[in-house]
Amino acid sequence: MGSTEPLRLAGVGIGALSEIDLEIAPGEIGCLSGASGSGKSRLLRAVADLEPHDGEVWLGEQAQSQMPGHVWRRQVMLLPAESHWWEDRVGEHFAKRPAESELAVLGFTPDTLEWQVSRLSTGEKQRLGLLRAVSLEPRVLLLDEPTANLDDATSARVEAWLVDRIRSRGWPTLWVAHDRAQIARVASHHWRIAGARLEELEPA
Ligand SMILES: Nc1ncnc2c1ncn2[C@@H]1O[C@H](COP(=O)(O)OP(=O)(O)OP(=O)(O)O)[C@@H](O)[C@H]1O
Repeated sequence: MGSTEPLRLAGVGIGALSEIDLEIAPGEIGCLSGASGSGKSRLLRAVADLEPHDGEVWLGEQAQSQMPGHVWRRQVMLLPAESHWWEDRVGEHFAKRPAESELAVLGFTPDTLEWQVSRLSTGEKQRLGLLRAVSLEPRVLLLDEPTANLDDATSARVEAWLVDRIRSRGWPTLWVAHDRAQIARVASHHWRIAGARLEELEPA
């Protein structure tokens, strides 16, 4: 299912941040940067309705405050920096078996679905967490440093796969990133946290 609606934050405030206004069009990526502890992850959690906040978040004409949190989060999918796993085997976390081609792009084989979660490395968890989030076909993606634990070659492959998926599905995406080169490659907008507000920078 594609998405044709923008994500819009209107007067959002959480922690030290206040009056955050931004809009991300369908298929566009807005990168969010800022110092450690400046509130990037908390802002994503507010957009996902995981923390109480001021202001409103809109997906098209739908207001976050008018919808139960779990219904909102099915559409507005947060991939936290550390993904959560609750079953023993990797494959048990996928409602629909991922295609072999998808697994291959991310460096896995179908055999991976039989692996125990306890053996996964940090980077493997991150790549499989991404695949799981994307497989759920949300309408918005919120990504917290999605390539942070990956080597350069894997990071480039995962980034290209993600960007392609985001554009083809039309998901408005808010992507926390530190790497300026990555921001230049993927972002339509770049916002940096400066004190209590966001400042918009040139993405490239
Ligand atoms: N539930 C909470 N209640 C109060 N303060 C919190 C809560 N969660 C996080 N904080 C604080 O809010 C600030 C912002 O945290 P956040 O995790 O959003 O930072 P960040 O910008 O994502 O940092 P990093 O780049 O290090 O991940 C931090 O000082 C953190 O300790």
